[in-house]
Amino acid sequence: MAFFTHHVCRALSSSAVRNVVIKHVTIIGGGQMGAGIAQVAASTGHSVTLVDTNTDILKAAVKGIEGNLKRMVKKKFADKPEAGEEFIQKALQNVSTSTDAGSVVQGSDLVLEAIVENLKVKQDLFSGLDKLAPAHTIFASNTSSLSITDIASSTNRLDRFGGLHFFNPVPLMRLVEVIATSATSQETFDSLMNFSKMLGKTSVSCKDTPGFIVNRLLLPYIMEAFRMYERGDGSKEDIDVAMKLGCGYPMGPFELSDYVGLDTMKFIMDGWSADNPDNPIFAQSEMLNKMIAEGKLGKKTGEGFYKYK
Ligand SMILES: C[C@H](O)CC(=O)SCCNC(=O)CCNC(=O)[C@H](O)C(C)(C)COP(=O)(O)OP(=O)(O)OC[C@H]1O[C@@H](n2cnc3c(N)ncnc32)[C@H](O)[C@@H]1OP(=O)(O)O
Ligand SMILES: NC(=O)c1ccc[n+]([C@@H]2O[C@H](COP(=O)([O-])OP(=O)(O)OC[C@H]3O[C@@H](n4cnc5c(N)ncnc54)[C@H](O)[C@@H]3O)[C@@H](O)[C@H]2O)c1
Repeated sequence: MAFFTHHVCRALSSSAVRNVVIKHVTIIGGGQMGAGIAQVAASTGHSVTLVDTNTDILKAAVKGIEGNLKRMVKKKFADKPEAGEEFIQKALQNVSTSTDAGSVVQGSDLVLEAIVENLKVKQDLFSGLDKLAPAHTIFASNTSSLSITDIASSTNRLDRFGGLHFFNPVPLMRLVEVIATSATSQETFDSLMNFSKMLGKTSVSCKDTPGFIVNRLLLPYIMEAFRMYERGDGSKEDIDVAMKLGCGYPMGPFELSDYVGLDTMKFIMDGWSADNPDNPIFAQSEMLNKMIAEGKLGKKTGEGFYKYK
């Protein structure tokens, strides 16, 4: 797939269903992103089923959501602790969990996936759910870098398929990228835009090009920081301080990579370098490969460029 060659004009679908008001959401993947999206959706009155193959991850996700809500409420309801407690309980009541996506999609207006960044795994998931979900259900992917068109091609609901790209940490980051393919219907796009608004986020409309807007600009910057460090032109600490104080970024490129997850960074870069082997912007980083082989995936494993234990 060549860079920037996806179809970009959005079709007004012939098989479009009415505008779907999204109330019931299935979120697949209970990791950092899935749990964050579940938290925000539940706190804004949506009923959410969070799905993962691993029950320990689901337990940790619900515990994490409760902890984050408590942190939030302390500030937001500082002088009304009872209202704060009620808010937490309401949000938690909106969340249920499951290890079987197929059994819960029946009641969903939206199925949003936040599983591993791998095309085949995402396609397999959606192709199975396509046969089980009701006709009106919209499917969406939170992929960082894969083509929404390619993921959607595993289903027969191309008009009801789009991208909803959130940012980490979801409860705090205010942006959602809404991605329409050439087959996404206007109704589906509008429903996804409305849903993002209901979550309290600001949305931007993106074409289905690799990395959409943010990652297409962010990843080359981070990879250039890796190369600068590998050449010995700056320490990682100095590069991080320089970008924070020189540009006002909240995190430097090494801190941010640890935060995102070095495995996710590599999945993104591997896909792009395979598609564009001659483009030096997407060249492999030996350092990144070595760290991943050593299990240093960043904050989530306790060590990446920095230590977190
Ligand atoms: C690769 C992908 O496809 C795309 C991406 O996601 S790229 C990554 C995008 N994300 C970024 O660039 C993040 C950059 N970093 C930041 O914006 C900031 O460092 C940050 C928002 C993560 C943390 O901000 P900072 O002020 O340093 O942290 P901290 O003091 O710990 O937290 C601020 C408040 O948020 C709260 N908070 C932190 N994490 C939270 C979470 N996950 N949920 C809820 N609340 C949270 C804290 O409790 C704190 O609240 P308080 O002020 O009431 O005490
Ligand atoms: N980490 C980020 O900063 C970030 C930001 C935006 C988008 N994304 C994208 O979101 C997705 C998830 O990223 P993450 O950082 O949350 O990953 P993560 O590793 O924290 O979580 C992924 C979860 O998916 C689960 N999973 C894997 N296959 C599954 C399947 N078939 N069914 C159900 N559950 C399954 C895993 O058990 C894991 O809990 C990726 O596509 C990533 O590119 C990540």
